[in-house]
Amino acid sequence: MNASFREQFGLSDNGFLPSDLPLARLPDPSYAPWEAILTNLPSSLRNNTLRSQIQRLPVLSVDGLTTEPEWRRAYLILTFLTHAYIWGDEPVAEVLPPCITVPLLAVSDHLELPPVATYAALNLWNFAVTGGDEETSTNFPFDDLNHLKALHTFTGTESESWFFVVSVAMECRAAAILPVLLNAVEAATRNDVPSVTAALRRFVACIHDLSVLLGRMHERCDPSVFFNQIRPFLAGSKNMAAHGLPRGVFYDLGDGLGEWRQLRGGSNGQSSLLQFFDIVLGIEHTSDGQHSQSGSVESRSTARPAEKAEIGFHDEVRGYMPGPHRRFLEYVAALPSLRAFVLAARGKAASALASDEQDILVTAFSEATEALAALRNKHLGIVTRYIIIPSRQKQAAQAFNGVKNLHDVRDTPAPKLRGLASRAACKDEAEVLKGTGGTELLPFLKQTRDETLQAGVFASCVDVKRLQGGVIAPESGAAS
Ligand code: HEM
Repeated sequence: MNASFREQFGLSDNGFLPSDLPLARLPDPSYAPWEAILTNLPSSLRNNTLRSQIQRLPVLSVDGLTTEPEWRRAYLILTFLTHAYIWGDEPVAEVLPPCITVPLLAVSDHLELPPVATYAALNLWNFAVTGGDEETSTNFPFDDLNHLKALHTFTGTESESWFFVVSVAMECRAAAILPVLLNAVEAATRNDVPSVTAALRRFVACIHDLSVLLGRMHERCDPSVFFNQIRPFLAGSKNMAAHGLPRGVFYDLGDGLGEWRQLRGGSNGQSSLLQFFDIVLGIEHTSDGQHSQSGSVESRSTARPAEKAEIGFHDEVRGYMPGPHRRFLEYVAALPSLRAFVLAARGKAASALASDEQDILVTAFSEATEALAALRNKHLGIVTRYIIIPSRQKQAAQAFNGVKNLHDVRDTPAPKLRGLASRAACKDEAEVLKGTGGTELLPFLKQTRDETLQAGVFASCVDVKRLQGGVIAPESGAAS
């Protein structure tokens, strides 16, 4: 990847992360009022003064933003203020005031992002490195989790900072595999089987590294804090009727102008990284995240077009990625996938032109999909621990004690519950747990995992269910 290619697609030596640390403050002093509110966000939310502070803000122009890091910083500030304003008090706010809406729409347009807190705002552009040497400007790399912290959080908790920066470390750790995989696609066009095989093996090693980082989520992110305090602030305005936003949020531009919008909330599902892996390998996902689908390839392939989801979750969330990253995925999607190459090689093997090289390639590809499916399975275990189990505990507590005694079942001091966490778990919520992005969680994530595994299954006699039992050990309650 040369410099102009990277620049064209908003990539860096750190992959989808910026090359340098994100700005911790906008240099133009006219933005001091925004910075001041963001600096004190957790305490203002705790003492319920946030909304009134925001209502007193002037409508600031975006003319003072000059560099890309400044536009990103402005986006981070305004989307944090947006979610804090909407979910930070009861009742939830259906109308976003012009002092946020006007600059936010301009900044979002510039970055080609929706006017809502996305993975870019919460993770990609929201971290700092601790413990570096200021004199020599030497910093720890962005994949050193022990030296990362989030620039901003809603709650001021270590759990929230850790939740954000685990993804930062994963993005950075995966950066080196991006050019390896792109070179493999190119090698495939030259029919260079050993190079493609070697790249797939490096990919497997990379996925194992990512899996170790993902497994560190438990070290400093408390599931109860995540579920009850952090997650409510990440919620969007789509499918949120039960939480006080039947029409979404009105983005008020003043002078009687404005628009109702329904947008997904912030989610790691908006990361370009796993989508990049899927596309290069040739793994396709079809769930829109709203229907419980069987996940069986047979049932999908026999479905009539009218029964298929109009737009899948993975396609939809590309609209929640920065414009250059979205275009990068489109660029890669237009290249032939490694799966197509492996299928062709397998065809040759079947027609008696078999070579050890081709067999080894097929095995390497299957191992790559197994590794990625195992990572997704580990993620399923995390979702179970951080969303499903706390949700069931909430329901059990409500059934037993009534809502007023809810806090008694937790070790942590009772914080104020908001939005997603504040309402009694209704029957629908119990049956169909939704993610912050509005997905029906477990069926969607299991289908995504199974599609990953299925892409590497070539022999018709191999049963995916059997593979799930062998290759993928269900993790901490993530049912297969
Ligand atoms: C406490 C930690 C985490 C929780 C509770 C969690 C929760 C979720 C939920 C609820 C979804 C469903 C989609 C949605 O509603 O938007 C999802 C999807 C997803 N998450 Fe996470 N997540 C966590 C950590 C991570 C991390 C660290 C990554 C790595 C970058 C990640 C990557 C993904 C991806 C790629 C998807 C889309 C589904 C797929 O392609 O497999 N998640 N996550």
